[in-house]
Amino acid sequence: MTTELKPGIIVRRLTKRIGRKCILEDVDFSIQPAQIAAVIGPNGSGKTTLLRILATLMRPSDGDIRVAGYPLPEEAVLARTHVGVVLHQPLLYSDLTARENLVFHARLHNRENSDHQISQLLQRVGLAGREDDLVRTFSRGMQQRLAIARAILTNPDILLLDEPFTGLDSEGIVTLTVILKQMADRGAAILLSSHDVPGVEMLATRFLILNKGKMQVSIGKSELSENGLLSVYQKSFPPAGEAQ
Ligand SMILES: Nc1ncnc2c1ncn2[C@@H]1O[C@H](COP(=O)(O)OP(=O)(O)OP(=O)(O)O)[C@@H](O)[C@H]1O
Repeated sequence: MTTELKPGIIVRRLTKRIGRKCILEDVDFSIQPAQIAAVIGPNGSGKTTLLRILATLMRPSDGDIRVAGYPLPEEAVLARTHVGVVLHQPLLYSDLTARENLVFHARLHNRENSDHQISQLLQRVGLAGREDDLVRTFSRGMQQRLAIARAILTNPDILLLDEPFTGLDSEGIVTLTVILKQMADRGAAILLSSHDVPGVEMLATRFLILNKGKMQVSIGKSELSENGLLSVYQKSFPPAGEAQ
């Protein structure tokens, strides 16, 4: 009997230097297929840099990194075809409609999605009725919803999301939560960053705490004490004036 093993994300000794500054240092973790992991940490701890490297938008300085089985940076082009990304900036084409943005993205990935599929996807992210409106007429939250639709359009094996709940209303938060759980159920390996510690505790099953570019904690949901993730986080970052 053969068991299909999908690779997910494997990161060993990832280091990123920009100039003389070390942004990430010897970061180690892995995310299995069908797992949702959250990276948390204070402003400037390196979350965005980590996600950008995994999304092949930035080169690592050192380390052994595999995304969907492809080593980075060597096989970045192939890795990219397996990855869906939501970044801080939605990076949409503002003079195209929502539908045209998705059609364009699908073509970049050599996909042809039917009008019906695109309508269904836009409906799924709560943009029914706005399919043929120009993106420049969209609110921040609507643009975020469209960026989420674009990220899942090709049904990627890997999803990388930088603070994806920012700008969403409470219905949008529920919608995204459902989408992420469905994607994980279908086998996607998901990594998202957030500042909402209680929020990610409900969603994810592995938590990575970054502190000044170092992986301070990597803990599974089942390993958390009854005090939960917030107490682990607070121990990592005691308020100023309190002893570590
Ligand atoms: N292009 C760059 N040149 C120099 N330093 C950079 C560059 N990009 C990021 N940094 C530095 O790297 C560190 C990590 O930044 P990063 O954006 O990854 O943090 P973050 O955890 O995502 O922060 P936030 O929670 O504020 O979004 C910061 O000190 C930042 O100043």
